[in-house]
Amino acid sequence: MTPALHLLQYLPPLSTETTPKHGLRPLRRHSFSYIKACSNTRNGRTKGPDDYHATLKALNSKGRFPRKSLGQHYMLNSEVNEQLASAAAVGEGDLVLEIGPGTGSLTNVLINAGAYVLAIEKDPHMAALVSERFADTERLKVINEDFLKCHIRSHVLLALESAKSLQVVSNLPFNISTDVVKQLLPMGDIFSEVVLLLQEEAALRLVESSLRTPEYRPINIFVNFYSDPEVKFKVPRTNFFPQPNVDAAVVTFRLKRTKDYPSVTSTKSFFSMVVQFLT
Ligand SMILES: C[S@@+](CC[C@H](N)C(=O)[O-])C[C@H]1O[C@@H](n2cnc3c(N)ncnc32)[C@H](O)[C@@H]1O
Repeated sequence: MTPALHLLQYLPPLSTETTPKHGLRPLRRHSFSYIKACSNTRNGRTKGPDDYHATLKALNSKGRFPRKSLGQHYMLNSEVNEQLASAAAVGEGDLVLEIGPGTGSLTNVLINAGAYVLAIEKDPHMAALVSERFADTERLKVINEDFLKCHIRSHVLLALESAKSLQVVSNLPFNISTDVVKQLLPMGDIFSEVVLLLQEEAALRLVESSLRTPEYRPINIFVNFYSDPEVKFKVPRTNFFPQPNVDAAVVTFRLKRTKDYPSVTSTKSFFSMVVQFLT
C-alpha cells in the first residue's frame, strides 16, 4: 500500500458541523511602517485550495502520518481558521506570530487577511512543507525551532523594525499550551493580543476564575495579572485530523502593557510569590 493510500483510510468526511456564531469585532486596519523579514507589497497573497483539501493533499504528498508527540491535529475547517483570524482582528500589514503552522491552513488565512506571518515549527518535515507551500510569497518566514526553547523576543524584534505591537495566533499542540501561555503573557511590551486554539477544558480552566482548585489557582492569578482573557467559541473535535479525544475552544488574551503592572523578575519568581501568598 502506498503511503498516500495508507493515510487516506484514516481521513474523516468533510465536516459540516459549524461553530456557533459569536459577536466578533470587525477587522482592525492599521499597518506597520516596515517589516524587515517580509516585503510590504500585497503581491505575495496566496489563494489556494480550501483547508480541508489543502491539508489532506499536503499530508498525502509527503505520506506523513501526524505525530501524536507533537500534538499534530490539523484543522480541516476554513471557517474556524477565519474565525481565529477575526478574533485577533488580523488586518492588512499586521505581523502575526504563528506557533506550529503544520500544513499551513491557518497561515493561508492569515496571509490572505493581509498579515505577514512569522511561523515557528518544531517538526522539520512540516517546516519544509509549509515553506514549500508558500514559496511564492514573501509574507511568510518559517523558523524550524521548538517554540519553548527558542529566543522568541529576538526573532520577533528582528522581524519587526519598529517597536509596535503584534499578535500571536495559533492552533496550539495541546500538550504545550500551559508552557506557551506562561511564556507569552508577560510579553505585553511586544504582543498586543494572543489568540489560541486550546483544549476546551484547559481553556475554561485558564479563564474561568470561579473554578478553584489548588492546582490551577496560581495559573489563574498569573493569567489575570498579565491579561484580560476571554473564551470566544467552542471548536468541536470533528474539525481536526486526526480527531482528538477532546473538543477545543478559542481564547483571546488581551495583554496588559508592562507599565500597567508591578515589575516581576521572572515567571518562576511570580509563581513562588503566589504560592507563598496562598499557603
Ligand atoms: C495542532 S497542530 C496545528 C497545525 C496547523 N496550525 C493547523 O491548524 O492545522 C500543531 C503544530 O505545532 C507543531 N509543534 C508541536 N510542538 C511544537 C513546538 N514546541 N514548537 C513549535 N511547533 C510545534 C506541530 O508539529 C504541528 O505542526
